[in-house]
Amino acid sequence: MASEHRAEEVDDGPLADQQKVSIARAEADAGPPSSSSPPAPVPEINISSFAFPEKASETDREEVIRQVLAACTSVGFMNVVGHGVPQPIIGGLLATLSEFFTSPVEQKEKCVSSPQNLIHRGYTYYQEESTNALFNRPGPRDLREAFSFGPADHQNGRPFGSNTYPDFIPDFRPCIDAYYAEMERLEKVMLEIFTLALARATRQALDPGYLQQQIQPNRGLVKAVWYPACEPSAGDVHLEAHSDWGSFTILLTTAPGLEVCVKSEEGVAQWRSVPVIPGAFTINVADQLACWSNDRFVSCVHRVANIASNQPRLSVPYFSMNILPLDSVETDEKKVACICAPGERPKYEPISVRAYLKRNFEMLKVTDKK
Ligand SMILES: O=C(O)CCC(=O)C(=O)O
Ligand SMILES: [Fe+2]
Repeated sequence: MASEHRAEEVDDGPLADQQKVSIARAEADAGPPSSSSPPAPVPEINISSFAFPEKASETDREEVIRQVLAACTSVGFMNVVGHGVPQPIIGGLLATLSEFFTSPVEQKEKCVSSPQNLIHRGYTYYQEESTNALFNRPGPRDLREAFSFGPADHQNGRPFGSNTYPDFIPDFRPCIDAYYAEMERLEKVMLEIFTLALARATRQALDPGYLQQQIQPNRGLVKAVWYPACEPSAGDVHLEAHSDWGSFTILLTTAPGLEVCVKSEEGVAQWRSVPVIPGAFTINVADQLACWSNDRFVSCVHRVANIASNQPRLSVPYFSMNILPLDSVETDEKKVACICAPGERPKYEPISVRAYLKRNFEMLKVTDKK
C-alpha cells in the first residue's frame, strides 16, 4: 500500500546516510516470500557469569565474551539464557498482554499515546504502521498491532514521558513496570558484555561501564506486538525486512516467525528462521551498536513471516535506545564515537541518536487509521 511518506520529503544529512545504509541493505536482501525457511545459525549463550558475577570465574566470563563476539560479528543474533529474569515476571507479562490484545478495540483505543510523549507509547492500531513506507517500498502495512511502554519513573530528576495503563485489566501496571525494570537490568549486563567484546576485538582497554556511560541518559522502549490469527497463506510477511534502530534489542517471543537474512557461502542472501528456545531472550545487534563497533558487529536485516495462521503470535521487543528526556535539548545529547583498533579509521561521524530515531519514527507512522 502506498504511503504518504516519501524519503524525499525528509531532510538529507549525515544521519540520512546511516539510514540509507540500512535501506539499501534491506532492499537488496528482501527476497520474495517463501513458505518456510531453514534454521539460522543463532547460537545459544549462557550469560549467567555476567548476570550473577559473584558466582563466576574469569574463565567463564572470557568464554561468554568470546561467544558473544563471534555472534555479533557473524549473524548479529543470539539466544541468551542464564539472564536471571524471573519466570513469574515473564509469565505475568505475557498473560496481561494477551488479555489486553484480545479485548475489544473500543477498550484498547482508550490507551492511545498521550501527546506529551516524545516517542509513541500506548496502543497502536492493527496496520497503523508500515515498515514498507519507511523504506519507500511498495507493499502492505505491518500485519500487527502494538502496545508500547517506557520508564514509569524519572531518572536523576528528568522526566521521560508517561505510560498509559488500561483500567480494564487488573494488575496491568505492576506487570509491565516489573518487566521494564528487569529489561533495564539485563540491558546493563549486555552493555558490559558488548563493551568487553569490542575491547577484545579492537585491542583497546575499555572500562566495562564504557558504553553504559556513553549513552546516558538512556531509557529504552518496550513495544509488545500482537500478530492476530489470520487465514493461512503460504509465505505471508507480517513485518517486512528491516534492521532495528537502537543499540540492541532484547526480544521475548512465544512462537516461530522471526527470520534473519544471512548470506550463504556463495554470497547469496537467504531467509533463515530464528529458533525459539523456551526461557531464552533473542538478542540482536541494532544499527547504532553496529556503527559504534565501526561495522565489526552486524545489524542483521530481519522480518516476521510464515507464522502459524491458526493462532495469534505475541512477541515483546525491548529496544535499547534513547527515548530521550522530555526536557532534553539538542546540545545535551551524547554522541557516541566509533570504537576502533589502533590506527583504524572511524567509518562514521559520532552519531546523533535523537535525530536518527525521530526521523525514523516519523516515517514509520502512516496518518490514516485502518
Ligand atoms: O515480532 C518479532 O518477533 C520481531 C519484531 C521486530 O523485529 C521488531 O519489532 O523490530
Ligand atoms: Fe526488528
